[in-house]
Amino acid sequence: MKTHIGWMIVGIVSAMAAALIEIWIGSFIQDLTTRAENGAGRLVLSIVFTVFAVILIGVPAKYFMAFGVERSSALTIRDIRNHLMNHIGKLPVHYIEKQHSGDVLSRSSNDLQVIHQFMSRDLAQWFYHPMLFIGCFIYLIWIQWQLVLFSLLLLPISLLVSHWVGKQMQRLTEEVQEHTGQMNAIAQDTLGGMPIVKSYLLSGMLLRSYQSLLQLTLLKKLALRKREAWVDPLLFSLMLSPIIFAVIYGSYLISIGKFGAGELIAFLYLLNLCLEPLDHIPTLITNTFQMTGALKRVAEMLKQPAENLEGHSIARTDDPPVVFDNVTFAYDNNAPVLRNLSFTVAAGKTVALVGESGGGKSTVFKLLCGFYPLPADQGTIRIFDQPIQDSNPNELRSCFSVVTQDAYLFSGTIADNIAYGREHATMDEVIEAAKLANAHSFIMELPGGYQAEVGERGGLLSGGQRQRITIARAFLKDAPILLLDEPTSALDTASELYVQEALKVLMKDRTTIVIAHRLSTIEKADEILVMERGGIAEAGNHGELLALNGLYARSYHQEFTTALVKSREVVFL
Ligand SMILES: Nc1ncnc2c1ncn2[C@@H]1O[C@H](COP(=O)(O)OP(=O)(O)OP(=O)(O)O)[C@@H](O)[C@H]1O
Repeated sequence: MKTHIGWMIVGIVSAMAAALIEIWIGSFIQDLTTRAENGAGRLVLSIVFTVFAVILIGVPAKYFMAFGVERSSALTIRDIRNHLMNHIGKLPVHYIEKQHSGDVLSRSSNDLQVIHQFMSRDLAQWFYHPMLFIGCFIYLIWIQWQLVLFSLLLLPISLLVSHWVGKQMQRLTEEVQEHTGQMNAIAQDTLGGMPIVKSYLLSGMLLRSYQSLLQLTLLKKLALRKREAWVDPLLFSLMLSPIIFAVIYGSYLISIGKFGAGELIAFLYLLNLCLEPLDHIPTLITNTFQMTGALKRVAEMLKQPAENLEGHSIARTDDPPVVFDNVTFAYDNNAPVLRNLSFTVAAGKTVALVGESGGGKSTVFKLLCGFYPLPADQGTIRIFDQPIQDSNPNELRSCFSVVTQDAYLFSGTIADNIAYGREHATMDEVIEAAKLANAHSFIMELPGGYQAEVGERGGLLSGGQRQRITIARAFLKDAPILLLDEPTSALDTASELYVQEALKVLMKDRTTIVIAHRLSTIEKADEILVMERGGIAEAGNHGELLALNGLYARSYHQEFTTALVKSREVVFL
């Protein structure tokens, strides 16, 4: 906020000036009515002019109070949003993986919204209302302190009732919000999981849950409105009591000659002003608590240390592209996932990682990409014979092209999605990459061609089409090492053929590590590493491993008896 403090100061000073002017008008009213009472005509006229002049100053004060504060807070929130998004982009993968994406999104949207509302709506009020209250109160005491005491007789009761009712309303409002959140979650699940909802015939069940929540919300809302309907007039009467009491006691004081009618009018004006903050300050306190909660959540995220982008660069030498040397790795303080893992991938060769689910294959990729730091005493990973510990993560990642099972596409056009492979790629390069990835012909058949939108996460394209676009992206990146996480496992046989063809071209003469489940992928590898309990149980090509008659051969023969392997589908699940 420091950068935009100027406008905030203008807003706050204007807020205080606006409060002072409103109090000051009270003194004019008193002066004016008293003089009018005493028949001082000319002076009355001059005071009328002064009142108008003061009002004319009050209008710009209120304008700058609203505009100055809004300008400062809008600029500040823009900066925080920028800073937050920038920071989220720099957070390490190991932190992001532990967060719920909904929670991160809520911090960057809802929480910032709460902070913005506080800054633009409530911050200046914190200077305006207390100033108004204290100023009016002192002035009222100065005019007639007994009248102040008498008129405020019922005020504590009004405040207690309003506090009690406010609590009840807050509870009901929270319940309504909770049910609304649950209804939204059902609607989101129904839309997001529509194919599952339809195939498992879940729509009736989901609709019933939705309807019962809807009914509950309706009842709670009606209860809320019912309470409001009788509480509002009651509170209004209670809050009016000081004015009524002031009129009663003030008239009595006038009748005994201890008070003037002009003074009473000014007193009533100031009393009304004095009561106004009492109505607003509880809401201000609630909003401030809400804001501090939101601020804490945003600050928590901003305080997360960003990834250290410093470190040595990685030169592309003739040394083996990937070496794991005695690597042991555990997530958090859990049992190690990788145990003394050692292997070497020679340049231009394809190595397949196979093994049981949860055996640590994806962990090998995460370590290679530097998503999780490998402690110095837990072995070494070398890329082109340079240790990745202490390397610049961006330099490290520029050595790899990654193609995953889920073929992640970003919202935007097909051209955009391919071009993410390399900064400043030209359209010709994008088309060339698409041709190599066997994608050009299907892209040209789409309405819009390369400018066709892919939809949320590529939802407007088939699985095979999405995968060929991610392969085109990898072609464009042209990194020396390819990391494939069984890119065809989610595809049918027809789509698989296109993707396999594209991958064949991509893998040609390129160092590749592939996490493999399909026999067709495994057979083609130069070397197969069979992972067991975080280490390598067997290594060799398909023929060698069968001849070894060990774990791989057993698994192969076991699966071979099933229909799945007969159709050359899956060997290691
Ligand atoms: N971010 C994480 N935090 C904590 N534990 C994790 C994390 N990621 C994976 N694990 C654990 O590490 C182990 C190895 O997981 P990994 O994903 O590497 O296995 P995998 O061999 O790739 O499995 P699959 O073939 O099923 O994909 C599993 O027990 C998993 O629960």
